Amino acid sequence: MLKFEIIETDGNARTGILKGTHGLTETPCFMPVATAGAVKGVRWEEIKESGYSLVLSNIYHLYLRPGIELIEKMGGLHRFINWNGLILTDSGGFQVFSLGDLMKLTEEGVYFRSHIDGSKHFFSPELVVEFEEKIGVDIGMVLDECTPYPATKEYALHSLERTYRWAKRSVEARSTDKTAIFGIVQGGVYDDLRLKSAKLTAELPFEGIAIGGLSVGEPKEDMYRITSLIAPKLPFEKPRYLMGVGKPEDIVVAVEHGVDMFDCVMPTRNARNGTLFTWNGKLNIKSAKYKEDEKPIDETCDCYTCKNFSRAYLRHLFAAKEINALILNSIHNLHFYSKLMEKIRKAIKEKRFKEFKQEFFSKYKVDEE
Ligand SMILES: CO[C@@H]1O[C@H](CNc2nc3cc4c(=O)[nH]c(N)nc4cc3[nH]2)[C@H]2OC(C)(C)O[C@@H]12
Ligand SMILES: [Zn+2]
Repeated sequence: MLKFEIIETDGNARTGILKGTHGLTETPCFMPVATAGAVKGVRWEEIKESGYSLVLSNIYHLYLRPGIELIEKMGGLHRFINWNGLILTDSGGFQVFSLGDLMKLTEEGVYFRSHIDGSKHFFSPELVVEFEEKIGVDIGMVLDECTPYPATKEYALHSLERTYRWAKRSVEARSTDKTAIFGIVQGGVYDDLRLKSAKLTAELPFEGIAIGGLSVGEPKEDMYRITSLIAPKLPFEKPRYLMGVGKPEDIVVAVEHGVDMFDCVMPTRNARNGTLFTWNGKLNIKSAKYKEDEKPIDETCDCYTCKNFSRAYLRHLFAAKEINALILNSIHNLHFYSKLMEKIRKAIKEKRFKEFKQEFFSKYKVDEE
C-alpha cells in the first residue's frame, strides 16, 4: 500500500514522504535507473550509501530477459535482484514505441518484436499490470503510448484518448493494492490536449500521476511550458512524476512547478562517456586540462570517488578504457544527483527554494542545447 504525505510546501514546490511495502523515500526524489535489474557499474551498497531508497526498472526489458515467470519463481523482483528498497517499473510504453516498424499498435495492445532476438510479443494494459503485480513491484506505470515528437495535433489527440482507454483498463485489471499504479499524462506539445489528458487521468483511482511524452526530443521550452502548466494542476495529494527528466537544471525548474519524482539515464550514461557533474556545471574528464589536476571531481563532494581519486587519475583510467573509470564516474554522478535532491528538499523545508534556485543557477553553468 503506497502512502504519500506532504511535509512542507514553498510555492508550488513541496517536500514529502513516499512510503511503501519496501520502505520509504523522501521527495522530491531522483530514481537511479536499473533497467534490467542493476544500476550499471554501481553496487546496491553504494546506491544506499548515496541515500537512494527507490530505483527504477523496466517491465519491457525484464519481460524479454530474464522473463516474468523466472523472476516470479525466484521470489519476486526485490529478492531476485537483492534490493530491499522501493522499486518502480516503467511499463515499456516508451521502449516499445521507440521500436519503430518493429511494433504494431492496435486498440487491444501493442505487438512488437524483441530488440534482442526478433521474437514476436504482445503487451496489453492488463498484461502489464499483471506482470508488475506478479513480480511485486511497489509502483507500476501503466502501459501508455508515449506520443512521439513531433506529432500532429490530430495524432496527439488520438494517442491520448487511447492512452486514457488503456488507463481505465489498467485500473480494472488490478488485483491487489500491494503494487501501486501510476497513470501517465500525454498530449504532445499541445497545451489544450495536455489539460484534457491531465483531467481524464486525474479522475481515475491512481496512487500517483506521471507526465509522459516529454524529454523525447521536443524543444526545452515546450518541456518547461508543459511542466509548469500541468504539474500544479495534478491532484495535490498525489505524487507527481516527470518521466525521463533529467538534467540537474531541469530538475530544479520542475520541482519549482510541483514535481516530486524524477528518473533519467543521464548520471550513469554521462559517467560512461566521461561527463561528470559538479556544482559549477559539467566537466569532461577526457580534456587535457585535467592531465595533472590533483583536485577531486568536485571539492565539496564526499563520495568514494572524490575522497580517494584525482581528476588526473580518473582521466588516465578513462583514456586507458579501464572498467573502474565507468564505475568511479558513475558513483560520483549518482552521488551528485542525490546531493542535489537533498539540497532541494532542505531548501523547501526551510522555505527558501527561490534563494536555492538563484544560488544554484548563479554557479551551475548550463550547457547550450
Ligand atoms: C534524457 O534521457 C534520454 O531521454 C529519454 C528519457 N526521456 C523519457 N521520456 C519518457 C516518456 C515516457 C512516457 O511517455 N511513457 C512511459 N511509459 N515511459 C516514458 C519514459 C521516458 N523517458 C531516455 O531514453 C533514451 C534511452 C532514448 O535516452 C534517454
Ligand atoms: Zn564525488
